[in-house]
Amino acid sequence: MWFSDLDRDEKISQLQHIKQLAKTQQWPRIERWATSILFQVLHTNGFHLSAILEIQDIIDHAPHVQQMETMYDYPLIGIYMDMARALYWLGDAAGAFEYCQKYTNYIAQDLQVREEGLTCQITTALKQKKYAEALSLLQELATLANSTKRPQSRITVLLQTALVYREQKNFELADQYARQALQLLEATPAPLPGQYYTAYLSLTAAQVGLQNPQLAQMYFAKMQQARNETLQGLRFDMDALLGQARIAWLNQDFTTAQQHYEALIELYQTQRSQSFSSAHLAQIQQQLDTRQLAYLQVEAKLHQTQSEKMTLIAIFSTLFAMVVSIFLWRLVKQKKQLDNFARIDSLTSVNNRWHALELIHKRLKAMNREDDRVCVALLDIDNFKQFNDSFGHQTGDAVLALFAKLCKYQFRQDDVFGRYGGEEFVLLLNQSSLDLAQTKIDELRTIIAGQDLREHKAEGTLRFSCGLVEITQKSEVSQVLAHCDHLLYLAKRQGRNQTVTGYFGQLI
Ligand SMILES: Nc1nc2c(ncn2[C@@H]2O[C@H](COP(=O)(O)OP(=O)(O)OP(=O)(O)O)[C@@H](O)[C@H]2O)c(=O)[nH]1
Repeated sequence: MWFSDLDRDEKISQLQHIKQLAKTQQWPRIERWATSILFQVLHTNGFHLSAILEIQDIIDHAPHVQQMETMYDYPLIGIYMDMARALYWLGDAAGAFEYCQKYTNYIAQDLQVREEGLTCQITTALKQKKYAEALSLLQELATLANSTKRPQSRITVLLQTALVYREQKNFELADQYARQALQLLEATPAPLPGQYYTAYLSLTAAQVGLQNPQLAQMYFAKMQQARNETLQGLRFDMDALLGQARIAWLNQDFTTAQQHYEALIELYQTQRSQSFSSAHLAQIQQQLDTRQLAYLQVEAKLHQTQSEKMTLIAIFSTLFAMVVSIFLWRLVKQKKQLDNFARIDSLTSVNNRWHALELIHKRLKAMNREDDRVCVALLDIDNFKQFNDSFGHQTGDAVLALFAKLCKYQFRQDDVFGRYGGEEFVLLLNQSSLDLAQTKIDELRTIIAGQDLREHKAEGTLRFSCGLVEITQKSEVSQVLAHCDHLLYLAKRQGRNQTVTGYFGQLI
């Protein structure tokens, strides 16, 4: 079973299991890694309080970092932003603001971090209706954007300005600023994730405020188109339902509006009840501090009254005002770095075994067209032990890293290459026949054999053996690899430095 195939609850329980195991074995990095992914799954699915409890477990021994770029862990600064996001969604904007502030000031010299922190502070100040504070923070953000001169920063400023005006119900100005953001976005080759979505969300909300259903509908459609695979989860579903409800209301289609509101209330209640119940009750009782207890009391009260429905509708108007800014941090930074941590082999900087196999598994599962074909190979460095024995383990490491680097450059973006273990590597060549794959591997063989190893404090010629198969139908990765392994064994037995090929599905 593959992690990506698991359903939500199974994912959560597997991750909790890994976390627990890592804790008992005293593997702190793995424990933090599992916690970080666990946070993400819990938070995306609306289990905010559970998410907080998970990170509280590790907050005391979370490492400090001085530079975001060197972050390969789940450090305190990442935890600050995650706490802010979860508290915000629990409705504790004041608590969220505190964590945004800690984030802003954590690495003073990193302007991008400051920018993200300020964005977070503005959003949480607005939620508390502290408009003067939000405006002064906006000023600070604008000054920062002028100094960095990054168009993405300028876009963030425009989007935050639109948000400030929208919250103050000045829809004309909100519309103007969101339009400017959109213009700049269209001229920017690499906008931040979520910026298009936020711009269209702002424009939709502004047009709803200006009572203009046609334009609102048009922007709403674009906002939905801008939702890519990273903008998924309850909060975005709620944005969509609220947008539809508001537009239907403007069109005086009250029945549809009511249906959307009801669906929204259901979703909202699910997420509120999930945020404090679920499988965590026992844990919650042990770990609650007074602040969390206060949440529970508020939640319980909310659930009691029927008149709650009206309250909820009122709450939604602020929910809709939410921007993705808080979300950006993980997307831009932590997602990249933590994913790397989980996916990249630290010695060779190529995909690790699990990630490579997961990618290959997905590709093999997706084989469906008649002419679809891929090749999978196992590559094993020949007589690698000699490098270690003659020049030491460190030199062996350097040779391994060199081998991986040369392979990585040789293959295309949509191919998959990863370290299978030790001095063995796994490869998938996308849309490739056996002949083409053979040619590529021969070219690689020439390049690798031509390397001067003296630069790496070693001597000799780097060679490898390879077992290569072509696949034309949906297949199980384990069976494909067993076939490759057998061919690799033949290549070694026949004298090494060669590729032995086969067609998957034919008798070995
Ligand atoms: N330096 C270093 N060596 C490693 C690493 N992983 C595995 N090895 C070494 O790779 C060597 C593999 O040896 P063998 O399995 O005998 O294979 P080989 O010497 O490559 O011989 P053939 O595969 O038969 O051509 C062992 O000495 C391992 O210690 C690593 O991460 N770093």
